[in-house]
Amino acid sequence: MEVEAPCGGGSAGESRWSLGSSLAVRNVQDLVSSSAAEELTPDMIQRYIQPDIDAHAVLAEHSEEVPVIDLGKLMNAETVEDETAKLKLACEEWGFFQVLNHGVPDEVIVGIKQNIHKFFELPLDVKNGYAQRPGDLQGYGQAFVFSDDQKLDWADMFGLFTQPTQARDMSYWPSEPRTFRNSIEEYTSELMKLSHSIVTFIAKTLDFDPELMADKNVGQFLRMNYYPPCMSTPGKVLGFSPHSDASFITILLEVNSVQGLQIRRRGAWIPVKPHGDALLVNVGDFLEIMTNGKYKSIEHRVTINAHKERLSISAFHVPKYDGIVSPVLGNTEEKVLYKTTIVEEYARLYLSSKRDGKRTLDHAMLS
Ligand SMILES: O=C(O)CCC(=O)C(=O)O
Ligand SMILES: [Fe+2]
Repeated sequence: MEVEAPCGGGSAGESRWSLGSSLAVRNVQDLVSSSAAEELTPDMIQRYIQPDIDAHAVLAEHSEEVPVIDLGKLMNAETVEDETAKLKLACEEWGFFQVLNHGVPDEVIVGIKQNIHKFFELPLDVKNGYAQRPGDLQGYGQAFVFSDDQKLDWADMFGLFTQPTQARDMSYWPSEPRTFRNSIEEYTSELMKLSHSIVTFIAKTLDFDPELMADKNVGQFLRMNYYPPCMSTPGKVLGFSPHSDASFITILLEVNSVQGLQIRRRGAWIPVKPHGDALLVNVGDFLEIMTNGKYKSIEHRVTINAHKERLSISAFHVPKYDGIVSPVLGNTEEKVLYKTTIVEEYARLYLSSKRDGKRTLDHAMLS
């Protein structure tokens, strides 16, 4: 069965985030579960084969070097100075770090993990029932997408706006499994608090006004990602093609312990081996623009396992849809490298130009 991706917006003059299109895209989980491995002929998965997958080295030995930031130490007067220096270095040198002692209660994390597992186990037509609700994304309304419109990725995705609170309408959220809405509500509230702390500490490393990324100026988009195994050609497909995120920061929770995330560093790919209790944070495009390039939005991708599925959930801390983001300069001598960016325009470009070979961020740079 072919699945219609919802939210076909994006026609001229329409003012909404267009996260999908009306292109027919196959649900990959269904493709895998409904075919015996030998039936998945090269023809059937041809569109997912990524010829450039091995173009850059994968340096697993550097996994151990991925920075780890202890939020507890940032909150302790005795350790805050050293830990802030580590945070600054992580943002400057890596654009990516793991956060320990993040303060999100275990039961909230366990709850969202269980719900996501169960959600993806629901029959396809039930999930499609939620996916195909009309999504008006204007001003961070609701959005539901299962699959990307330019789909090369071996993944099914389901996303929704969860902040600001006044814009969200929980009646659109999946009500199966029974505890899902409540769990999303708890998890996203906790993550909003956590994002707030992290961006406040990041702002301190730069002498920025933390108000720039304060709750009233941001939204939150949540995306649940399901990457089925690929028995026949795991090394030739990607769960998520290389990209950077259109966020200030993104917080990622690995729902099960199947590895797959790789980050780009000095031209190579470094697989991330997450610390069991950590959440993963990366710098997104809007923080790169705001810091005038001092903190880089890191490119990342997701590889696929031959036998095991991977599940993850990304929480994007994003600027308000009707806002702008400008570089904040350290001093008057500093050369401005990025344009003042209209969030809505950037979002459109981001969502439409994935495969034009140019990073969306390049459009935001002054030449
Ligand atoms: O699943 C992952 O590890 C990464 C997901 C991701 O990069 C994203 O949602 O933007
Ligand atoms: Fe990402």
